[in-house]
Amino acid sequence: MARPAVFANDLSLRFAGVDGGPSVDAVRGVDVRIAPGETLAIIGEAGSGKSTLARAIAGLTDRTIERGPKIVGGSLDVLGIDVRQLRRRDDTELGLRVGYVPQDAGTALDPHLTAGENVAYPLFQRTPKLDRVLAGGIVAEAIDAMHLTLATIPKYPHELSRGQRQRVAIARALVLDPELLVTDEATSGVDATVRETILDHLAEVQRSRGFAALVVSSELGEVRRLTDTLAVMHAGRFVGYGPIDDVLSRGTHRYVRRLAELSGVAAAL
Ligand SMILES: Nc1ncnc2c1ncn2[C@@H]1O[C@H](COP(=O)(O)OP(=O)(O)OP(=O)(O)O)[C@@H](O)[C@H]1O
Repeated sequence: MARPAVFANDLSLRFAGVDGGPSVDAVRGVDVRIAPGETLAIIGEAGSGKSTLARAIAGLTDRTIERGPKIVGGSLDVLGIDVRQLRRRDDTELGLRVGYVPQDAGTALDPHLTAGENVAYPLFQRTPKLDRVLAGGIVAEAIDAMHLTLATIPKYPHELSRGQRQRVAIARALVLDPELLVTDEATSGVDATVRETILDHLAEVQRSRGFAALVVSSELGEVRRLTDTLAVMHAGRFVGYGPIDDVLSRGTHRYVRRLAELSGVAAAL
């Protein structure tokens, strides 16, 4: 069996307290397994630990970023790399192999760079002397894969709509052909029709390139467009994991039951 793209075993993540305040146990003993080419969606209410888990899986921990979450229990292996052992040097390697679309990614684009320059940024980070014409071709392809017109390329982020900015951010995360894509509410704040288009483009690119993906979402309808494997998070723990309809019909936790009710799935019990 192929080695999983993501393998977490009994993983716990903690934020250190600020100014002597209490620490926060954001993720408590979760198990995750994502095979190459597979997509896992995580759903859960605000503050349940989804973003913290996504960041750690993208290799962003206290060892690699300021105020990152610390692995305080269990193990986390991403693309064969032990995330507990990351040093900045290794993080660069993981950073080049994992595409990460953080929450509000559109607003995280560099405002002083055009959309095209934002997308090209990781290319030049990997290969500083990359031929500019070659880079331009790769950027145009990445922009096109998200169904943005090429007229988007010379525009600055403030000249684009929120949905266009999100798509530029996704194009940037995909430009290095990652083996794993991690997205955190990639379509939040984007209106419903644009959101569906973005998700469909993402699903299409994922199918054609076959990378593994972890998708954080707060909407079941959105999740179903991308995958049929779901983890439900509540207060830092998983309270459901598996095929969406099994999770919803068999789950006993009240948050899972509520999700099932909202989505019209009846309990199998
Ligand atoms: N940098 C940080 N420092 C300290 N605590 C944090 C930090 N980031 C998140 N937390 C805390 O960790 C817990 C989990 O937060 P997290 O952002 O992972 O949840 P979430 O499920 O992604 O929520 P949302 O859907 O609102 O983004 C919360 O209690 C939150 O307050």
